[in-house]
Amino acid sequence: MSSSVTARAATFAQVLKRVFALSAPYFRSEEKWRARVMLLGIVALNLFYVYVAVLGNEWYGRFYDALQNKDSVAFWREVGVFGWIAFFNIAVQVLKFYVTQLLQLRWRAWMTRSYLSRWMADRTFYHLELARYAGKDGHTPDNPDQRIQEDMQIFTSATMTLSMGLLNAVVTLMSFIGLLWGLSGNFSLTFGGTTYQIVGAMVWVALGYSILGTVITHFIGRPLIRLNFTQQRYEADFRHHLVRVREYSEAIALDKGEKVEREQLDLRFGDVLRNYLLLIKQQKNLVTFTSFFGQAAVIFPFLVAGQQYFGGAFQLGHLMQIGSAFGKVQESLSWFVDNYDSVAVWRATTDRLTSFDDGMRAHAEREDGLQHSPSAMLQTGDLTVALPNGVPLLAGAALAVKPGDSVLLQGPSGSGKSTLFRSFAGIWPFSKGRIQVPDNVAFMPQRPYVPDGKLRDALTYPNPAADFTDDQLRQALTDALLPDLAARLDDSDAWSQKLSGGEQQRLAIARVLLKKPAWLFADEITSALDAKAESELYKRLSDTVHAAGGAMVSIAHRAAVGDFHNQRWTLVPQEEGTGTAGGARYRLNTSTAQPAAA
Ligand SMILES: Nc1ncnc2c1ncn2[C@@H]1O[C@H](COP(=O)(O)OP(=O)(O)OP(=O)(O)O)[C@@H](O)[C@H]1O
Repeated sequence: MSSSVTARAATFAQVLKRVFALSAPYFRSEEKWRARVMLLGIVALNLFYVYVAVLGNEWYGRFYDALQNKDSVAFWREVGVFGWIAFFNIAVQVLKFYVTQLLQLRWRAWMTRSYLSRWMADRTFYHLELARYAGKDGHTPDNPDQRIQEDMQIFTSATMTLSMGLLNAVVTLMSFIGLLWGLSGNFSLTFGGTTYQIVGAMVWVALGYSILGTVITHFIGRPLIRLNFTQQRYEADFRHHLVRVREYSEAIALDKGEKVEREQLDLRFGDVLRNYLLLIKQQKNLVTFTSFFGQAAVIFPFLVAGQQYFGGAFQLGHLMQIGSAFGKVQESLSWFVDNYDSVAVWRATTDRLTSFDDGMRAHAEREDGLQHSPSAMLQTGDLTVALPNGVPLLAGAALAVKPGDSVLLQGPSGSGKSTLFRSFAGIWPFSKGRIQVPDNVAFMPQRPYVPDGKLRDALTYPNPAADFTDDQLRQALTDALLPDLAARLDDSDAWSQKLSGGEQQRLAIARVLLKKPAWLFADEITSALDAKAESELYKRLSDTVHAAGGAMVSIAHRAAVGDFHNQRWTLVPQEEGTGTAGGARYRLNTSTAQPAAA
């Protein structure tokens, strides 16, 4: 065996291994019995379907013999038999279709839920994106949305269709090859003046015909696998950009960014079209060959067996039976030829799901450099805050915040203030060291997430609205200086689009006033508010956390916010080579002095 054939076989074995790894969990899941019974049922129906086809072939022989012998009694008897065969054929097809679809649906549902759970667990959805943009390519799948929504549908349906198709082909082959062998008898072929007696000649002819077809198909169709893979990625990129335009519609409209966005969209759509054209061209070649192959297969057995018939070796019924059995054997042997295109899509989808699976597994098995544990106060030990590329922003920090404290964190833009908060929250995978954080804590990001839907759900997010009374909800909105919204708790809207930046910040503050956490980490939460509203709201937040026995750490550039804090942490830039711990870009100064404007 040549090395390239061995390599190809290894790749094919690898694909099967991947398909097994992706499929097996469902058939071992809590739904395993239902899944296995359905699968067995489908296999049984497929086998029965082949059996009906064998009956059909035998019927062919009898029917054409009746026609040739002008035997009307036999003719009508066979018409009756045909009715039964047709009835079973239809019944099995319908049942097969229905049960296969049901299993596919259940499988997809289970797989989607299982992947969703893994993707949403342990902040995988966030870390995979971080790693992707940080260029860590090994395990950073693109467009997880497409993999979950589209690839799983394609994978489950293609796996079912192709595996059952293959099973059918194998069983059909086994059933008809014997039949064809028997029908072939002893063929005598005269070639170059010599007559050869060939046992089972039609079987050998079918085999040769199909092997030749398969080899040529593989040769023509091979580029389809890569083209399909790329196509799926381009389609997802194009869709992703469309979604971003929708999401940032206002900012783009204000920036008059339509032209740039249009160009970007055209660029991505251009990729889609260009690749699709290549795909079509390659498919055209494949269709040309498979059509020729299919057409030739209709006449081919008659060309081979015709001589014997004309020589009076057998009757018309026998010849027709040979034609039909040859068709079946050749069709099963050519399964690969007929399904090459589907196999290419299926393989591309398998590769995409496998890399998604690998990415999530690598994330689950990663070793965290950050030890995060609960405590009555905030404490860090030997904390290094680093960028995704490993460059340390801050190294060796030992920080402490006790109940009753209020700390204002300041520093130049981009110095790592938000990243320090991300580390406190335990979501930043690039930090190292020890962090102890109290339990009852709320982190408020610079841009709050405001889900669309009912206002009461947006207000209590991520808790269910039913956890609070209407009075509590209204009071929180009023305290957060949003009295007008208090009457609109049941209004549904796209709040992230409709509310102003300042209103969204106040809605996030209302959430905190409602839930009353003891510890609060607030990242520029009043940057869009006027000075009066800012000081009023800071006072309320400070009172809330201190009443609950906790503390507050805030990031803010405005000096006035300092009035609500009794300590200051300042990130100070380091000259290169000044010998700061770990070569970090910043050093953290702590003081109890009143803060100044950043
Ligand atoms: N996902 C990321 N991938 C790569 N770099 C990042 C990522 N997130 C943040 N950074 C970089 O980390 C640095 C610190 O960012 P961070 O948001 O913590 O700064 P900041 O001090 O809060 O800034 P600002 O005051 O402007 O909000 C910046 O240089 C930023 O570009």
